[in-house]
Amino acid sequence: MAHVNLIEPFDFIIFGATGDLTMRKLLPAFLRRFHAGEFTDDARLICIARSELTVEKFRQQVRSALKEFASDISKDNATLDRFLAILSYVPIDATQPDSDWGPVRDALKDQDRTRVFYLATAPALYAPLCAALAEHKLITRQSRIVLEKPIGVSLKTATEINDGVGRYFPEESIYRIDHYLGKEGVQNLLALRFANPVLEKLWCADAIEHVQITAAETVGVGTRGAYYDESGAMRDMVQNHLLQVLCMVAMDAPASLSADDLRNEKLKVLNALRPMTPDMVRQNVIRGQYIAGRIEDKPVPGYSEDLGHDRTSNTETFVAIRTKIRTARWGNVPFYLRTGKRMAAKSTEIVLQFKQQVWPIFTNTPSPGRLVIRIAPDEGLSLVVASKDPGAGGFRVRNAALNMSYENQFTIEYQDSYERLLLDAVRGNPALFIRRDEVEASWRWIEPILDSCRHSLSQLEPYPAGSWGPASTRALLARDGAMWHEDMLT
Ligand SMILES: NC(=O)C1=CN([C@@H]2O[C@H](COP(=O)(O)OP(=O)(O)OC[C@H]3O[C@@H](n4cnc5c(N)ncnc54)[C@H](OP(=O)(O)O)[C@@H]3O)[C@@H](O)[C@H]2O)C=CC1
Ligand SMILES: O=C1O[C@H](COP(=O)(O)O)[C@@H](O)[C@H](O)[C@H]1O
Repeated sequence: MAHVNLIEPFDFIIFGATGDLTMRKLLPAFLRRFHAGEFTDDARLICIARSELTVEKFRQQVRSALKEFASDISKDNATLDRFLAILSYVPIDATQPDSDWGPVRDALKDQDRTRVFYLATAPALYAPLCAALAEHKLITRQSRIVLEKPIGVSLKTATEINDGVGRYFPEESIYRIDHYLGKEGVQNLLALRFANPVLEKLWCADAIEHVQITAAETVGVGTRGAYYDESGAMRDMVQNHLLQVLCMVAMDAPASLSADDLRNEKLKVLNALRPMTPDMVRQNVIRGQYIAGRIEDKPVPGYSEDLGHDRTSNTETFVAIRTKIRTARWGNVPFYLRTGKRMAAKSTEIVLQFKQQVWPIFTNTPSPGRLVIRIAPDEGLSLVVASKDPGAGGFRVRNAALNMSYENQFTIEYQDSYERLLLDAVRGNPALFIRRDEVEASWRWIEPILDSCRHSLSQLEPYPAGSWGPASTRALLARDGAMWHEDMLT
């Protein structure tokens, strides 16, 4: 049984409690940690949304969501019932001044408890919600606020949100969540790099030819079409998740694992990203949109059909970007970022492609080795190295992989990154959350790309569902003499 650190009783207030994120991710994550014994029945989860529901009706909805999204653990009916008893529900329209906040005030009588407000609503509500919390005197010294992504849709809107929330909460109490930072494989980058001097010595332009960061999904936009069509892959995935992973891959060693030391190093990477002029966007950014195709041998509709619109949309469901990081460590090394919906496989991974040997002495030369860091599925590592082909008959060299899978090697403690992050917010550990200046630096780099795309400098290319994106994605790497991981033989 994994060791658990019991958390003191706390109050956790979720705004947006009837929404997709709460039902699919937040409450299943809480149930798992409750089941693991990380907190007890004294904790309170106060759930808020506009829908006029009784607490019984709300708990019924949660029960069926948990049966679906935590199907293993919710079989334990006794634990499930105890967990549901911790939940209360208050119907409030957070934007209406005449809403009755009385039940929330009553539920939050204990001023000394840790209090976490979690905003799982549209980001436009973040600042008004904070103002309402202040007006109703609900913000205590023990209060923190968690903000879901996206923080804005541009630098300007992100700054407005940060200012709006910052009026009521000090920066150290603001937890901007990026669930990719809660993934084991992403955190393991710290251990892999900074606890293995041998790897860290190779982690630079001297040894690395290029770096690929991929977050490919087989799912489409599902029920989130209205949000997604406004957002697109660039805002939904690149501005936050991919750039955070890039920071963890490219940053220098922090002085310590403290939140600010980590964030300072990540910020340096964001500030060192080569800015994109419109010309560079044309040459280094591919945008695609899925059309009908097949996934796991079943036909799936295209993006327009998924949206149910009769108009065409100019929103990208796929992005590939070639960029560089202007630091002594990385010099001229290309970083390729790629994400898309309805792709050939669910695969979140980082590939560090090593350089070719300078003076080949063998009659055959396999492609240079690489390190593959699998974040999902099947978290683990593969180090591809050249090896002598065993047996007689000449000296031939071929690649072979050293594999490590987390599942075989360790007991995995957190199944979903929200499990760790929610409880980090309760414990007051902000290391895996994003600081204001990081969010704004990300927008500063992305915005010129979005502007150029809006002016159609990067055309939207169709790709069949179930593929690896538009055909031109290969050419983006081919011009550096490189290829995407799935095209490599071994
Ligand atoms: N879903 C996901 O997978 C992810 C979502 N996010 C982010 O999380 C946030 C929520 O997303 P998601 O759950 O998908 O969105 P949904 O649209 O499914 O849910 C929004 C929630 O907000 C509530 N709400 C809306 N207006 C008000 C209001 N005026 N006062 C109080 N409650 C209100 C809605 O309930 P009601 O209608 O009953 O009021 C509902 O519970 C967004 O910022 C999104 O970008 C981030 C990563 C992934
Ligand atoms: O934040 C988001 O992430 C998911 C992908 O997350 P993953 O953990 O399954 O890789 C993505 O589907 C969603 O569109 C986006 O908002």
